[in-house]
Amino acid sequence: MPASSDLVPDLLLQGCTKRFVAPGRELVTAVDDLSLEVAAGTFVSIIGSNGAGKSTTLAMVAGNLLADEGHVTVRGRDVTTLPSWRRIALVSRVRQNPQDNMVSNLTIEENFALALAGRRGRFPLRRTSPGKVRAAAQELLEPLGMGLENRLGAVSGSLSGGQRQAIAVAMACLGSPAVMLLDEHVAALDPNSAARVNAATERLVRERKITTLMVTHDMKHALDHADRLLMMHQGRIVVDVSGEQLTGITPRDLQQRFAALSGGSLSDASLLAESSPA
Ligand SMILES: Nc1ncnc2c1ncn2[C@@H]1O[C@H](COP(=O)(O)OP(=O)(O)OP(=O)(O)O)[C@@H](O)[C@H]1O
Repeated sequence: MPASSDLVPDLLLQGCTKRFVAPGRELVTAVDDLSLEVAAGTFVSIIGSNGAGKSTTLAMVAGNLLADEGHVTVRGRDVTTLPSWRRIALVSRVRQNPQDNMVSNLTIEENFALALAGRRGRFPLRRTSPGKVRAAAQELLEPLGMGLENRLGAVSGSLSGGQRQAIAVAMACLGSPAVMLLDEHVAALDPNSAARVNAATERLVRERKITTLMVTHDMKHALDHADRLLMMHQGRIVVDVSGEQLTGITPRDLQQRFAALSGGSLSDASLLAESSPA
């Protein structure tokens, strides 16, 4: 008999659809009847062309966008009906632009204090003791291996993009949320920094067994870190491979599938899952 924690997937999307009407444009179905079950602790990479619906999917999981149809549940709780201070304890999100993840003119320590305050429930302005802030920051920054735990007084805006994104991931791990959403979080970094931040990210989320959805346009990053890889196209998941099926798939394979997809049919893409080595 499975343990009770096995009965409820960490993340469950059921028939989620999101449509937009942009001014002067027709109705766009950004996410189209999407269903997905993710087991606890899985690292999922999501790739797909521009406009495939990746960010919209993450925004629905974060509870920032309400699905027109369908439900999103995290550890059995419907995130769309939770107040934001409860949601933040379940789902964390790191965005592409460092400025969106922290306050540039505050120090690292002050940013951690703010992030901790946001997780304190209904009374976010209640003071967290400086000792607790420093301990939490040091515990999360040390594993990054960037020496940032010794620079808590540095103004965030004076740090490199890579350092800021690594700090953003560390802050997003505060309180060990169930789900971490990484929305192209290394896209603005040079290749070396991107690889370092990705490695640090994977270390942090795996140590804490946080279920992770990472959106990326970099096929190599997608394959390097994933337990499971999803490809989205026109609001749907068209490729879903995991475990041993991922072995042997190269970035080139994905790029070829991608190209076929843009000019071809959805059934083309599904061949990837079928033809990938077992
Ligand atoms: N607020 C909005 N208003 C109108 N249309 C929107 C809005 N947000 C997203 N869309 C549209 O929904 C579709 C999916 O967008 P989304 O940002 O989810 O795609 P994406 O896969 O994340 O793309 P990218 O890789 O370019 O970030 C696109 O056609 C986009 O123009």
